[in-house]
Amino acid sequence: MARLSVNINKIATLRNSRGGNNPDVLQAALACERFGAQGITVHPRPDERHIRYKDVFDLKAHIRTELNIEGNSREEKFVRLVLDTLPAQVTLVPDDPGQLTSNHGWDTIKHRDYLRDICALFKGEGIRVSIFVDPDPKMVAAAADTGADRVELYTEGYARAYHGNREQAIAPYVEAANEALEAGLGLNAGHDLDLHNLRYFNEHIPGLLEVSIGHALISDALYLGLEETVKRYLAQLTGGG
Ligand SMILES: CC(=O)[C@@H](O)[C@H](O)COP(=O)(O)O
Ligand SMILES: NCC(=O)COP(=O)(O)O
Repeated sequence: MARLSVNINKIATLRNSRGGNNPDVLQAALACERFGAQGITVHPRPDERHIRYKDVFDLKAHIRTELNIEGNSREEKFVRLVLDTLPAQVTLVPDDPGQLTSNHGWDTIKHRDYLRDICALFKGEGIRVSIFVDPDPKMVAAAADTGADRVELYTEGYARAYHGNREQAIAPYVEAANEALEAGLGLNAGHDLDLHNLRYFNEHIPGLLEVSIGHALISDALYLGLEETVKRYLAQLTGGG
């Protein structure tokens, strides 16, 4: 069964808008865990516009489920943060510093040597490494050659196309997932997954281990409350609800 890792970036966005500690990022993470989430994801960005580096230390010290830190390992500060906090998983995302949000996966062919080195560094510290990739079998196959444990499929394309033609939207992801399974890579997915498109994705992607969901989930919680929201997302993954 695919596990739900709640991305709490948007809790930090709200907190930072007023300069105090409301809402409290750590308390929100602990609440997600109480409501059944199996992991917490953060994606600290160099300008700390949402998750701050200090948040990551607090989270690592107190949460009981897996911490997944996403970000650009070309930033020295990010590498230091990961090595200092030792999360269960690091997800390598090739973002530029000023990017609004993630919008592409790694070119694992072009950057194979770099990715090999950085995977070895993190894996040497016992951290599971996942590489964020577009749903392209060639990128998945080359990711297997870097020593990574998993790939995370970038799902914005699926989410955008879902309402028009979901069979067509899911097709490249099924192909990429099969390639990952063949190559012996674990499979994660994320970006713009929501209560409409998650169940279908989960039901059609072979071997899906984890989804990380933030923007839609935290937005839904404004209407439904965090407990009900986490439960509804979990139900999409278990066939319930
Ligand atoms: C890698 C990925 O798809 C997510 O981490 C997403 O980029 C969230 O980051 P923001 O919350 O900064 O948009
Ligand atoms: N890795 C994807 C993630 O953590 C959350 O992305 P989104 O749900 O905020 O688009």
